[in-house]
Formats: sequence, C-alpha cells, structure tokens
Amino acid sequence: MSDVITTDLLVIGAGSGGLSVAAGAVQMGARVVLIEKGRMGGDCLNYGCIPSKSLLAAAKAARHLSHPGQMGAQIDGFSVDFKKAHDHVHQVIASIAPHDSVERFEKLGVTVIKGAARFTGPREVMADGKTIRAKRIIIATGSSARVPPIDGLDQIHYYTNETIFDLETRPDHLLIIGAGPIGLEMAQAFRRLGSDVTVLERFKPLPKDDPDLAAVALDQLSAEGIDIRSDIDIKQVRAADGGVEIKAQKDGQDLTIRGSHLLIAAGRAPNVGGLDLAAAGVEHSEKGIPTDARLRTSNKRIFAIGDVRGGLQFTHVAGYEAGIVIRNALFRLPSKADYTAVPWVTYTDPELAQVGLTEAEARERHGDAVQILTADYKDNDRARTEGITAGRVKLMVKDGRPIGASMVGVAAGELIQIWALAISQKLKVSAVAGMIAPYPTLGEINKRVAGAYFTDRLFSDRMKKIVRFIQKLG
Ligand SMILES: Cc1cc2nc3c(=O)[nH]c(=O)nc-3n(C[C@H](O)[C@H](O)[C@H](O)COP(=O)(O)OP(=O)(O)OC[C@H]3O[C@@H](n4cnc5c(N)ncnc54)[C@H](O)[C@@H]3O)c2cc1C
Ligand SMILES: NC(=O)c1ccc[n+]([C@@H]2O[C@H](COP(=O)([O-])OP(=O)(O)OC[C@H]3O[C@@H](n4cnc5c(N)ncnc54)[C@H](O)[C@@H]3O)[C@@H](O)[C@H]2O)c1
Repeated sequence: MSDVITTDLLVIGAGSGGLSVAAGAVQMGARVVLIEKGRMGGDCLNYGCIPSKSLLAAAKAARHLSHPGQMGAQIDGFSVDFKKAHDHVHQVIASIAPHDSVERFEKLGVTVIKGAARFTGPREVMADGKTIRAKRIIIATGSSARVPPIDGLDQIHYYTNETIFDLETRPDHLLIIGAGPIGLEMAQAFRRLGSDVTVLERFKPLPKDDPDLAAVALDQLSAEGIDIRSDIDIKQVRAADGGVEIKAQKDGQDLTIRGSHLLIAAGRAPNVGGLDLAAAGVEHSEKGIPTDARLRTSNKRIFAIGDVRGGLQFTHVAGYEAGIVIRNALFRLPSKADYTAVPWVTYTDPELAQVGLTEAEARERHGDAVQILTADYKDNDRARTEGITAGRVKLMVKDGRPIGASMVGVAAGELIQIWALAISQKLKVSAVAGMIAPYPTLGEINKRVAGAYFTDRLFSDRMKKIVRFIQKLG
C-alpha cells in the first residue's frame, strides 16, 4: 500500500509556471504538493532562457572585443576561451538555482516530491510510490524540442536545447535546423564565439514577427557571417567525416550541406507522455492541452499552464497564467487570461520585440481605421552617440490608443515595455507623447513615435490659421 497524501493544490512540474503557482499558493495558506521529475527550475533555468542569455552575453563580450568600432578603442590579438563561456553559463545557472530549489520550497511549506507524475484518476496522481489526492491539480509540465521526422535523424548524434549548453569545446561548424528564436539566438551566440554557423529553415525565419523589422536583425546576423537559408526542404541527414551531412532541396535543386555539429531548434512538443491524461479525463492533442480562458482543462478541477498548453511559450506567460490559476483554483474567482498585451523578445543583437498586434494583424483586423507610425534609431541622439543606429519602432494606433508595437534595435526588449503598459492599461498615445523623457536616452524614441501621431494635427494649415488669428488679437 503506497503513502497517501491529501492536499488542496497539486502542481505537476517545477518550472516557470509550476513554481510560481506553488510559491504563491503556499504563502497564501493553501496546502501544496509539487512534483518534479527532473531539475528544479525547468527549462527556463536549466536549458532555456538563462543558459541562452548567458551564452549570448559571453558572445556579446567577444563581439565587442573583436569589433571595437570606430571610437578609438583598439586591441591587439583576440581569442575566445570557449570553456570559460561554458563555465559562465553554468555559474549563472548555479547562482539562480537556490531560488528554485527543493530546500527553498520546503522552507516555504510546499511538499516537494521528486519523481514522474502519472494520473490514476480524475483527482489522483502517483509519483515516487506515493498517491496524492488533491482538490485542484495544475499541469505545468512544459515542452521539449520537437524532433522533425527527417530520414536518418534517429541514426546520428544531434543536440537540442537540453544538451547544447554542455558543450565545452567550440563546434567548428554548427548546423541548426529551424530559424525561430532558439535557432537564431544560438546561431549568433556560436558565431560570435568563433564557430561557422549555417541555419536551415523550411519556410521563412522569424515568421511571427514584423517582417520589416525582422529583416534588420537578420541582416545583422548575415553581416556577422551566419549563413541563413530559407525555404529548405531537408530530405536526409547522416553521419559523415566525424560530423553531419544534410541532403536537402531548395527550389527543386539538390543541396549537400556539411557541418561538425547539429542543433535541432524546430519548435516544441508538449510534455504529456507518461502522464496518462486519459485516466483523469483531460483531453490533449499533439499541440498541447487545450483550456478555456480560466485555464481549466476538459476536467474542470484540473488546470494547465505554460508551455504544455501549446499557446504562447514564454516564461513570463507561464508566470502570468500561474496568477490566473491561483485566482481560480484558490479563490474560486472566474478570472480569465487575456493575451492582448503579452510582449516577447528575441535576444539577438539587435533585439527584436513585439507587444500587441503586428502591422499585418492590425491591418487585417481594423483595415483603414489603424494608423501606423514609425521612428528610427538613426534619428535618436543617444543611438548616435553609442553608434547603434540600426533600429526602428513601429506603433499601431486605433482611435488614439496603441494596439500594437514592434521594435528592433539595441535594448528593444527594455524599450517595448512602455507599450506593454500602455496597451494593457488602455492608455492613450498622448500619455506617452506628453511624458517628459530624459535626454539623451534611447527611450526618447517612444516619445518620438507617439508624437508622430500628433504631427499632422499640430502642424496643419488649420492650426496655422488659428495661431495667426490669435496673434492678430494683440
Ligand atoms: C533555448 C530556449 C530559450 C528560451 N528563452 C526564453 C526567453 O528568453 N524568455 C522567455 O520568456 N522564454 C524563453 N524560453 C521559453 C521558456 O523556457 C518556457 O516558456 C518556460 O520554461 C515554460 O515554463 P513551464 O513551466 O511551462 O515549463 P518548464 O519550465 O519547462 O517546466 C516544466 C517542468 O515539468 C517537469 N515535468 C515534465 N513532465 C513531468 C512529469 N510527468 N512529472 C513531473 N514533472 C514533470 C519538467 O521536468 C520541467 O522541470 C526559452 C526556451 C528555450 C528552449
Ligand atoms: N527570446 C525568447 O523569448 C525565446 C527564445 C527561445 C525560445 N523561446 C520560446 O520557445 C519557442 C520555441 O522556439 P523554436 O525556435 O524552437 O520554435 P519556433 O516554432 O518559433 O521556430 C521553429 C522553426 O523551425 C522551423 N522548422 C520546423 N521543422 C523544420 C524542418 N524540418 N526543417 C527546417 N526548418 C524547420 C519552423 O518553420 C520554424 O520557423 C518559441 O516559440 C518561444 O515561445 C523564446
């Protein structure tokens, strides 16, 4: 007979979403059990955001040293110690790990079980030989690299986001399948650390972002020597000469591409294997576990959050959904998720950021009622002083309110946040246009693009007539 634990909330998965639910709920007085089969912290800490941004930081340092620019700094001789870049990545992970650790969560009062969870009924789960019965259950099991069905892939060694950060020596030539955010962030990181990099994309790179702005980031990647090939139909892979050989077609032409290492970055698959969702009456598809706006699955006492839903797959979305679930599961409030102001950033250099609707989405939804405004980094004084003039912000406005913003440039991920606030709070464009921004800052670009909304009205013939008339009054 196994141990039986009864609890208010059972959380499956100790990643970005699960940890947020568990920490919030236990500190509000609920009894919480948390089950994790792998490393505490999930993908973001161990195999995702943190290692990728740390490797990009190492790569940026290398880039600055190897390309000091025209401002007087010079360097004689330059080399990269790849092992030190690897060590930096793992030191950063280790520095954050205590925050997500079993010890911290047990101290908060959470019962942590290390093991793989499996449903044995609509309100019952087994893990590590224990049976857990819960009033509400949250599935936060995340996603894994989707391995495309390419002939020969199962015969060779390849890397995914779970293994690439363990490399201690620099690949000579990294081949990457997939030009989404994972593929392109890794492409720039490895290129700047000295690898040759070829990215093979079935369709177009970064399809979810504004194509004009994505082109600015892609041009920079190409200028740094990354070979990005679109519309590639990969037919076969095989081991060759100690590396990898890919046979593909583009526009009907046969291609052979060789490299030393292969990274798969071709999208994500939900982690549902082994959960026995059928035993709990939870429906799912190959995309993920569908939920209603309250994040309830087909079993109304079981919620799904984060990557496993197959929606927007970001740490901040998993964290946001954790808050929605706490309101529903703990307080029984009918709180609904609203994704209209979710920002995302691809951390290439320059960064590519988006919140709300893209230009294409805004035009499709609102036609001529939408106004598109732009401002360029090259017209921003701080961008000039810093020598970072490749960049642009695009603002989508309807009825005087922002409904979307797209940005490419240095620090775009920081600068987009004012638009996330404006859209979520339904502020008018005038709120940003009228803000006093410190000079000279990159942030002035947001005031400038907002100001553009009023330029035609302020500097119109009608306004000129009004001003002249008033001046005549004495
Ligand atoms: C390379 C890369 C870079 C990324 N960069 C960013 C970024 O910069 N910004 C951003 O916002 N997002 C980024 N992401 C996405 C981000 O990592 C995910 O959106 C986020 O981790 C999702 O959180 P989650 O809680 O849904 O899943 P996870 O954090 O993956 O956690 C799920 C946990 O559930 C556990 N689990 C699975 N099945 C079971 C089971 N049966 N029993 C018990 N435990 C189980 C897993 O072991 C895992 O620990 C990146 C992803 C990758 C791969
Ligand atoms: N900066 C960030 O916030 C960040 C960084 C990395 C990942 N993420 C999250 O992780 C998710 C997954 O990232 P991703 O880059 O793996 O997925 P993605 O779905 O965004 O991109 C995968 C790309 O691989 C291509 N592809 C698929 N099969 C292929 C094949 N057989 N041959 C060639 N190309 C193929 C697709 O066409 C697509 O463009 C992202 O959507 C995002 O939510 C976020």
